[in-house]
Amino acid sequence: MGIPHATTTSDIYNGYFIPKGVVVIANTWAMTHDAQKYPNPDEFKPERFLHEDGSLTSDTMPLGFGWGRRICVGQHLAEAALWIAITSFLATFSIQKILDEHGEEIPVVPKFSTGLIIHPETFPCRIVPRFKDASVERLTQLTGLDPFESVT
Ligand code: HEM
Repeated sequence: MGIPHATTTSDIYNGYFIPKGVVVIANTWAMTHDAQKYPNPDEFKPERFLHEDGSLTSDTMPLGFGWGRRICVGQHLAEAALWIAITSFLATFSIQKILDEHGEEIPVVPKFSTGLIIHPETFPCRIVPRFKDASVERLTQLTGLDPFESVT
């Protein structure tokens, strides 16, 4: 859900009267689970946000950062930092299912926490290096980026 805000004046929105001084919470969950816009919304399908050529669609509105005057001022830093962290990790490691005693993969049953901010529950997995000498040095060599170099 969004961060709670209070109204400073009364307003009418979509025919609903919203009095002054009440708490308003944006229902981010409902927006991101709108099945008309996102068929099978619980399915992990990052390609929903990609054109066929792999470029991003314009529908990547960052709902998690709020809206309007109080929108998160750190969103670009946060997105860039997450991009660097996640792509570096995935370039180096592959996240795989754990194996049973016969070497068969055990399926992951996705579960989520509840509350104002929800996140996936922890689940067992294997983090496997993608190549033998997976290291910061090797990653630097592969990407041409030095993770310890300051970004200007
Ligand atoms: C993934 C990481 C982040 C998420 C999901 C996030 C999310 C949010 C949300 C939901 C709000 C409230 C918006 C509202 O009131 O409607 C907020 C506000 C804020 N965020 Fe972030 N944030 C993140 C990272 C950051 C970072 C890295 C910084 C600073 C470098 C930052 C600085 C702030 C500040 C200063 C506000 C208050 C803005 C204001 O009230 O005017 N955030 N953030």
